[in-house]
Amino acid sequence: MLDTLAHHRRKLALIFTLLWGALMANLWLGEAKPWHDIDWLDVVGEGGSAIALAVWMLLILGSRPLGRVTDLLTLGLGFMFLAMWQDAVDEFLYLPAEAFWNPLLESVAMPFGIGLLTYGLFHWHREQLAINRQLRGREQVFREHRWLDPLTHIGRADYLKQQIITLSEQQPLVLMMLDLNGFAPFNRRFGHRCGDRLLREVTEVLLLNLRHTDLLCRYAGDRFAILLPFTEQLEARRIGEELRQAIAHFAFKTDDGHSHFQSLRIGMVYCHHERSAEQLITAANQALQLDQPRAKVA
Ligand SMILES: Nc1nc2c(ncn2[C@@H]2O[C@H](COP(=O)(O)OP(=O)(O)OP(=O)(O)O)[C@@H](O)[C@H]2O)c(=O)[nH]1
Repeated sequence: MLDTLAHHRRKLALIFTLLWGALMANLWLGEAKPWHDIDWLDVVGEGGSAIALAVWMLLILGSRPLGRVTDLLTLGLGFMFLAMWQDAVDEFLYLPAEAFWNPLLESVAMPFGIGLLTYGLFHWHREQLAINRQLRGREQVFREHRWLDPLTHIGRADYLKQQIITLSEQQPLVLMMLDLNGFAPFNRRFGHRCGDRLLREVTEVLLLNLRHTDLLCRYAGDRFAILLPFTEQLEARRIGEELRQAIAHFAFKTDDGHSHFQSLRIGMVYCHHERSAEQLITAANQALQLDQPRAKVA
C-alpha cells in the first residue's frame, strides 16, 4: 500500500499543504475557546467524519491505479475532508472575521469536493462497465475472491470442482483441460518471472477466445481448465481448435524482446451427473495425455 501511495504523492502533498496551512492560520489568528464553550458532540461528529473521509481517500489511493478517475475521487474526498476538518477545528477556536478561509473551507470546499467526487464516481461507473465487459470470462470468480489464483486472477482448482457441481444442470457441459508444452524448459531458459508473465498473458489470450458463458480456471502450474456449458461435442472441438490456434499464433515477447511461440495439448470430457468432479477432472487429464496432436473427446 505504501508503494502505491508513493505514486500519488503530488495529490497527497496538495491536500496536506492546504490542511497544514489552514491549521497554522487557525492557530495564529484564533483564540482558544474555554472548555465549557466547546460543543463535544460537534467535535466527535465532525472530527469523526473528517477522519473517515481521510481513510476513504487513503484506501482509494492505495488500491487504484494512476489516472483521471483516481484523481477525481481523491481530490473530491480531499476537499470534503478539508471542509470537515475545518468544521471540527473551529469548535476549539474563536476565529476573527479576517479568517477568510474558515467560511471558504466550510461552505465552498464541501460542495466543490462533492462535485468532484460525483464526477469521479460517474467515470468510475463507466470504467467498471468496461472492465466487466473485458473480464466476462472471470465474472463468477470475481464474486468469490478466496477462490482466486493470485498470479492469473482466474479461479483455482478448488473453485473448478465447486463449479462443476454448480453448472452440472447446464447440459451438455464439457470440461476441457489445456496444458502448455515445454513450460519447464521455458522456465529454465527464461526464468521463473518470465514464466509467470507467460502464464498471465496466456490467460488473457484464452479469455479473449472464450464465450461469455465459459469459465476458465488455472488447474495447476501450466495447466488450465475450462467449463463450457450448453456445448455439444462438435462445438467443443471447434472451440478447442480455436484456442490451440490462438496460442500457437500468440507471439509472447521474452525479456530480451524475442518472440516465443507456444503450443497446447487439449483433453475434453462430458460432465455427466453420474461422475463426481474428481472423476471428471481425472478423465479430462487422461484425455489430455492422449492428445497427440489433436484434441480428444472421452
Ligand atoms: N513460472 C512459473 N512456473 C510454474 C508455476 N507453477 C508451476 N510452474 C512450473 O511449471 C512447470 C510444469 O512442469 P511440467 O508439467 O513438466 O511442464 P512441461 O515442461 O510443459 O511438460 P508437459 O506438461 O509434460 O508438456 C514446472 O517447472 C513448475 O516449476 C508458476 O506459478 N510460475
